[in-house]
Amino acid sequence: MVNRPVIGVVGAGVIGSQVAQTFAQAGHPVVLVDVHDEALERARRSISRDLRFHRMLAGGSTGPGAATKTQAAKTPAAKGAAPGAAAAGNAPAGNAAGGEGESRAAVLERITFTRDLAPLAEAELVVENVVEDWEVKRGVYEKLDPLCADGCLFAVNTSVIPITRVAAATGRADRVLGMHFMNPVPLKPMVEVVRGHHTSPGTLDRARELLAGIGKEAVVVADAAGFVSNRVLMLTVNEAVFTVHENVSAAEDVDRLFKGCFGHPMGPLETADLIGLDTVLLSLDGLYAEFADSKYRPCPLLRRMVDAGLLGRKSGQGFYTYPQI
Ligand SMILES: NC(=O)c1ccc[n+]([C@@H]2O[C@H](COP(=O)([O-])OP(=O)(O)OC[C@H]3O[C@@H](n4cnc5c(N)ncnc54)[C@H](O)[C@@H]3O)[C@@H](O)[C@H]2O)c1
Repeated sequence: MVNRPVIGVVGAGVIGSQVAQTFAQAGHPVVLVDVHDEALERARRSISRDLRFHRMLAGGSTGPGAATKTQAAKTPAAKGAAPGAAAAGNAPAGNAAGGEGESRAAVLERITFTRDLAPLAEAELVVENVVEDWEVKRGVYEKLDPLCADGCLFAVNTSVIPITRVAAATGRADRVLGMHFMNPVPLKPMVEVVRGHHTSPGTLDRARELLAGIGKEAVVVADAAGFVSNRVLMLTVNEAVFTVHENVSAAEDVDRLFKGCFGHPMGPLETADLIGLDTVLLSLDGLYAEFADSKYRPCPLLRRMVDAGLLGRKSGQGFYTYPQI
């Protein structure tokens, strides 16, 4: 197998664990860092379960063409009839390495689960996926910058925080870019790549290459809060929550309309549950603060659900109910 560069992944939550899995499946040694042991243990369980699912579907392979993301069964949380089954993904990502028939253990062994940032000194790329809170993210970059090699690229996996702001917290603004991965990462063939004010063409070229190596196409956009995807998606999700809040529709009917009428594989409320309602709320708060535009004001029902701990798939309950692993 080709020697692939070490990838650092900081934040082992919903998306960070999937990013780590995807790079490891493509043959990269991965260092996955979180501040909480429980998050690291949950990430290991979730990656292991997902790889086992791949093997079942692919007749033993965790390699190219085997990628799929386990979809936990769900039931409506409160009102109405069960929605149709969600098909979250698009085409499977074709991983460039990882090996047909490679064992689940071999992929898992490539990932170092740790609370220690020090091994990131070996990384060529660090993908940062900590909670969508600017103060928390800033603290992480202040530690990463002196620790990582000069040539190391920092990829910010954020929903709405401007990349230029993150870059300014480092001494390597030309080597900082946005890599907005889509959930579920192993399934999605595309990544929204964000060019910060100082991001160099060489950084973008290398990012494109590394993404191509894990079977992902990069679409490069300029830097603005929410970029393209979340600027549009978060408004849609928020308005969908308002229709439930105002008793215009039950959640499952909102989702059925988007699937049946527009051909979307998932409705906006299923998507919100998949992302995490806390992350959706932080994203809307971020867009509201950034643009000072009332169209981004979060629906009170969304805030109440987050206050109540109803975060979607990750907590077992959101607009729908999910069995916990
Ligand atoms: N959930 C999605 O579908 C999705 C998609 C694309 C991008 N994002 C973005 O990715 C980031 C993470 O989102 P998530 O949904 O995985 O959140 P999450 O809440 O599931 O996970 C965040 C993780 O960061 C860890 N963390 C917090 N502070 C840390 C620190 N100082 N060092 C290391 N780890 C730390 C937490 O322990 C937690 O495990 C956010 O910026 C979010 O906007 C999320």
